[in-house]
Amino acid sequence: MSEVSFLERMTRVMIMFEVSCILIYLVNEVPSAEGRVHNYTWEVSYQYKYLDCYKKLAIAINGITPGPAIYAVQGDTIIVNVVNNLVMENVAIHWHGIRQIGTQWSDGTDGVTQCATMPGDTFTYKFVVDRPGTYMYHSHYGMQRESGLYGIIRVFLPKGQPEPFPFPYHYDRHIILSDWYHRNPYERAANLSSIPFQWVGEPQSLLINGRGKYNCSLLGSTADSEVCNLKNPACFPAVLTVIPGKIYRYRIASLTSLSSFSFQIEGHSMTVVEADGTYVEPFVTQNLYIYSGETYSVLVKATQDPTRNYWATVNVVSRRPATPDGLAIFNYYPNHFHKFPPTKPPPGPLWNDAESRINQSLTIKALKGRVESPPKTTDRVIVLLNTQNTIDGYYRWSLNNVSHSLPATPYLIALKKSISDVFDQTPAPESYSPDYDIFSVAKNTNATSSTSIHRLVFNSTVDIILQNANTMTKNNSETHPWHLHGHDFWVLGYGSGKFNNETDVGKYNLDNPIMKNTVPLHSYGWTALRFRADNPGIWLFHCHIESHFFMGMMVLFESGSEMVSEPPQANMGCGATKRFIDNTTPA
Ligand SMILES: O=C1O[C@H]([C@@H](O)CO)C(O)=C1O
Repeated sequence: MSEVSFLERMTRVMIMFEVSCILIYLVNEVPSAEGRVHNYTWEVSYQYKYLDCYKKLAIAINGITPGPAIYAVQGDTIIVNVVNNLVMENVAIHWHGIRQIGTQWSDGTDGVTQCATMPGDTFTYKFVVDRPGTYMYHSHYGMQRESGLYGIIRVFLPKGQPEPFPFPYHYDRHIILSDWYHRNPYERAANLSSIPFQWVGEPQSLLINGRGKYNCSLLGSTADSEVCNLKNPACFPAVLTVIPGKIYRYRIASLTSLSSFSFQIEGHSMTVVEADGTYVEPFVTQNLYIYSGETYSVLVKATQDPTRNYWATVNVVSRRPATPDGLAIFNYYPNHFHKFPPTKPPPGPLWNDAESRINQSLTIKALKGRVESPPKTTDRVIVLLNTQNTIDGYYRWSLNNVSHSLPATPYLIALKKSISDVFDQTPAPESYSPDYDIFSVAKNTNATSSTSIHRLVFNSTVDIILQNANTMTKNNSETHPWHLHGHDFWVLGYGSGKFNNETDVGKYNLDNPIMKNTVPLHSYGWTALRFRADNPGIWLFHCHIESHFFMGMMVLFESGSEMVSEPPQANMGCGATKRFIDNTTPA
């Protein structure tokens, strides 16, 4: 077969694919006065996948990992019927970045807003995508996200409304970044919660749009080619095809379990225009630092030498890498998309170049005139010291020496049904001892475990100071991406060392801070946030590194939960909620 006829065939396949996508899109949509209603049924099951050439059970939605992208217009309603076909495991899906105003029961957080859905059951999520931008969804049950249960949500502006970008773009595409482990999550969770503690380690592969390449020879010469085979087309690198001269918007989402990344496209600069659904004062960069739980949109001009292809790469930053860089092919049409670029993939920045990462964090500002400014003062300041410690010999992460765990009865149901004995009613601590030395190896022998929460006055303004510190390892302080459910916050500032109330508050950016839902806390540093507690309910605020969340790195903010509607029966069935299930009527 000649290359031309192969290309023609592929073009036809791509056109057929696009036509069938449009048909699926139309079949799933019902127009309504408020916007379209998108109604999906997602069968969630385990399937063998070869995402990085290595055969591994992954969670698929309707057969695919990562799951299907959700495309919607601002104001549309999304309905997802999640059918749990995992056979032996519950499931819950969180719609990350969607504030769930009025639909708090659809936040999808096991232990907070719902009892996770049991095998064989179906749970229906329903919410409105009220703002344009780039969001994501992923499992919020145990350490299930890392099995591949995730995808992207793309919300477009209504027709005729242009994006306030420095220049228009021709095509809108997305890139899902993730990391991939070969051990299953049961083993990894057991290792984290055992004595002796066994850390999950660095991932085996980095994935771009669900594709990576594991070096199968590491398995030894006798390894079965059915288990790992580099020739398997399922693990051919992801291809980003561009037409010479055109401008592309790439919506980039990081769904890693652990890794912080630098993303770049060889020879092409990127203009950053959106972060977590908020418009950014545009800036140009060669590489984008992106932390787990963050999304960005960048504009890329396909104006380099069109006779060749280029590399798009991700490499691990902020932890000493032990994983090869992730590679995709940035393919200039009509070059063959399987043609490797003639160059070596660019190495990316040094993993420990902290200064360059902090500088990029500081560069991300809100687009003037398009983003609400923060209140100039706050009603309350909560300082959260992030430390690693042991409790009864178990490794944990704590905030102000309290490591949090989720109760068997989801908080929101407990609050609505006034069941006070299922979680700790003592308020969670809001500060730490001023003598604490953030640079010395953490001892924290007085740490405790708790299910306590922070109760906030509804509509009040709250500042959070995230304070980093040394772990239990000498000269080590880790980066933590913190994610808030149900709200966006203004990022007022970042700094190194210990936050100083006297000198640092005066340096806050109250003029054009970016609004985000996920933000990095850099090593040995602090990050200051402000948000308005204006969304009734109880909301998680946690480290988006899945193992750290599992090890207690979370707090909960409650405000106005009395305004939330009564719990639907579908959200109940676990812990003390069982007594409220009405067996006489179908759920
Ligand atoms: O929580 C963690 O534990 C390990 C290490 O600190 C102890 O093994 C690590 O790298 C983490 O991020």
